[in-house]
Amino acid sequence: MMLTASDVSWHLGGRGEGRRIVRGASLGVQAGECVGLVGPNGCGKSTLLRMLYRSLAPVPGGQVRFNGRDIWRMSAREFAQQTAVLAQDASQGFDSSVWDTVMLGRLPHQSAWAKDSAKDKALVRERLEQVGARHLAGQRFASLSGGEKQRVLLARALAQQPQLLFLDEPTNHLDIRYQLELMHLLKALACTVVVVLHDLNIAAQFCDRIYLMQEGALLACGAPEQVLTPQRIHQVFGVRAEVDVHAATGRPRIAYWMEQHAA
Ligand SMILES: Nc1ncnc2c1ncn2[C@@H]1O[C@H](COP(=O)(O)OP(=O)(O)OP(=O)(O)O)[C@@H](O)[C@H]1O
Repeated sequence: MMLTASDVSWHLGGRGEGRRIVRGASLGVQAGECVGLVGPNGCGKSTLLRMLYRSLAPVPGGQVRFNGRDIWRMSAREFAQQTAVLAQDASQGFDSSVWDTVMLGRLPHQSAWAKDSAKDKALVRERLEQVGARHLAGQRFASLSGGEKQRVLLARALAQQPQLLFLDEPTNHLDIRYQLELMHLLKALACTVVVVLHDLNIAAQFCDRIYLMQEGALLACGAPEQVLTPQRIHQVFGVRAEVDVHAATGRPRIAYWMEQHAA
């Protein structure tokens, strides 16, 4: 396993009676997999993901290991040389050009005061190209649309050359074409992916395995067709669902509706 989480929790208010946001979650991610994390609003997906990418320490306990090592025994730099993050609403606070924003992805690999190398520049160009944002290189990041920002931040994460990429709702702000392009790009990368997704059809089409979360706990794990059943979707999201196999993709296709709107 490349990444494992063992019994990780995050209780608001610490060790006492605080609210239990994530409750004893255990999971594993193998090299090369695209693993999805799905569940209703507020169930704890982002909090769990933050514990996986070393932004939040488990409280009161639990352990996350990357390639066998406790992530909190690695330095932030060492962790960032091997993993990258596209966080939810990460687009605040950059007042630089698109080029410089993407170049930030090279930081963990550069020594202090070193100038950007030819390799750094080539990588930034290539990553901007990959996400369809090469033409934006000279613009201020702050002036971009939500979807353009999302693509540039993905280019920054890819410029880090991560073995493992964490993404929190990466298809937010993207039109349907870019949603699909981004997911195809993620699949084409020689990179392991852990991704929080709201769109169950995107998760079903692109993820090798899915973890389904409810009220802070991981309820189910498996291939999309095993996890995203009408019964589970009803149990967790409170909506009716029908699942069939999409003729073009061969992957599960889900239609949902509210009960009172049924014929
Ligand atoms: N630092 C914090 N302080 C207070 N409450 C928090 C904190 N972090 C998370 N929470 C609460 O924990 C719950 C889970 O939040 P989290 O963002 O992990 O959920 P999520 O499943 O990612 O939600 P969404 O799908 O809406 O993005 C929410 O009710 C949130 O308000």
